[in-house]
Amino acid sequence: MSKLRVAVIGAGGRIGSEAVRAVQAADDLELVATLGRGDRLETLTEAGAQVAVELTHPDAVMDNLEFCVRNGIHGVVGTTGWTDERLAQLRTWLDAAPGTGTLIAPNFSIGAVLTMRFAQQAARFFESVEVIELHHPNKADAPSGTATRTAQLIAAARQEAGSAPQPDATSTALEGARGADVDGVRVHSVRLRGLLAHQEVLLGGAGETLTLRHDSLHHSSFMPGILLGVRRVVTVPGLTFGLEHFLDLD
Ligand SMILES: NC(=O)C1=CN([C@@H]2O[C@H](COP(=O)(O)OP(=O)(O)OC[C@H]3O[C@@H](n4cnc5c(N)ncnc54)[C@H](OP(=O)(O)O)[C@@H]3O)[C@@H](O)[C@H]2O)C=CC1
Ligand SMILES: O=C(O)C1=N[C@H](C(=O)O)C[C@H](O)C1
Repeated sequence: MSKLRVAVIGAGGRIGSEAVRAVQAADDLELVATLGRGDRLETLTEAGAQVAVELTHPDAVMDNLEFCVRNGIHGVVGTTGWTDERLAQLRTWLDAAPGTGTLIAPNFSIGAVLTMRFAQQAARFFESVEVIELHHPNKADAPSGTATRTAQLIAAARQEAGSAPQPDATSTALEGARGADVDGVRVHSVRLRGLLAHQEVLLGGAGETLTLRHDSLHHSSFMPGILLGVRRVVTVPGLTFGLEHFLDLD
């Protein structure tokens, strides 16, 4: 059987360099191109890439994906910074490229995907819920894509359950003291040397709390999810948001 031809964009970065090694080590995949900042995107078509793994920067991802989708190259995207507007734009490109698939995964690690799922399940049983994400200080953005997605899922679960607004009597505070408000869920971002990627979801009810914590201790934690995405995205046209759609979680 012929190997799937894979390119990595952002190949010199923290996660990109790990993805290069993971693709090279996979028997069913062939690494046909590695791109860094300033490299020509035409390299992807010249190399015959079928799937591009996109791990760059929120400022770069849209141009890279436009090129990929217009050229029928499937995308596996870990880069953050997704807004409704960006997703709508990507969908219009995909609508014009039937058969082409793009997976955007706010987090490729199984533990983080499960944390999101557990938080979603628990949210309606508690009065209060807040998210703390903790990352290395070279991270491009805040809050993390994972924390934003987690908060959105929590908010949707609470809305579906008819939960009351969260109790919070705070009337005056230094700006920022209560974190960011993502759909009514507070998200706090810590940037600390020594950390990689971590998240806590704190849930509180009368007389009890529940804390869900996930730690990515090495970029290897993201590799099984990236490889799964590469193998599956070629069979799923259109936009898939979240690795959970490629996992049998139920
Ligand atoms: N979904 C997930 O599971 C994960 C997602 N991420 C996300 O992935 C992204 C990258 O993270 P990280 O590896 O830590 O960041 P890095 O800064 O270490 O790596 C990004 C790489 O992309 C390169 N780059 C920037 N612009 C372009 C471009 N236009 N074309 C090609 N390459 C480009 C950079 O080059 P240069 O050094 O010259 O700027 C750099 O080598 C972030 O958005 C991060 O949040 C990270 C980990 C897990
Ligand atoms: O920049 C990182 O490192 C990470 N980015 C992703 C995010 O913003 O959620 C995934 C993970 O947290 C690592």
